[in-house]
Amino acid sequence: MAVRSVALVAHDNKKQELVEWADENRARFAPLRLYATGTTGRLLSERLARDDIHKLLSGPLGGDQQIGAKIAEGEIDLLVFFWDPLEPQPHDPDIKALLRIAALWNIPVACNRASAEFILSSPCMTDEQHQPVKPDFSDYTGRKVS
Ligand SMILES: O=C(CO)COP(=O)(O)O
Repeated sequence: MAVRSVALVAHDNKKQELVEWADENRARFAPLRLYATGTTGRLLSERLARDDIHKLLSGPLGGDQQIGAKIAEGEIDLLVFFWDPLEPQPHDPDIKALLRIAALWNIPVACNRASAEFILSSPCMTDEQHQPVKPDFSDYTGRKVS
């Protein structure tokens, strides 16, 4: 399965870096369906001149949770989230929840430019044969509860 859809998210101090990196990789992004939290999405739309980016709510207003829901529903194949390690965020529980759900559903996550470059240049990005393991939660969902 090649990567078809990517979620792009950045905290304020990291937005410029994300937008510059996305611009440098414009050609790679061209065939991909893009999702983003509100403000990140607005900046990306302007820089990449793309009006087809699925812009969700701003992160602190629920956007991180919306991205998380789309990951759980299998709509997003890759998360690029440049989160800020130096500034506390008011919606820290939502950020944790987004990173948790990405780990749970076994999708690749890039937390900074270096990891984003590794992932975006991976042959797995376009390899139709590559099949990430889809977790099986049947033991959990079928567990006995009294
Ligand atoms: O806060 C964010 C991620 O946690 C990003 O939200 P914005 O893109 O709306 O700034």
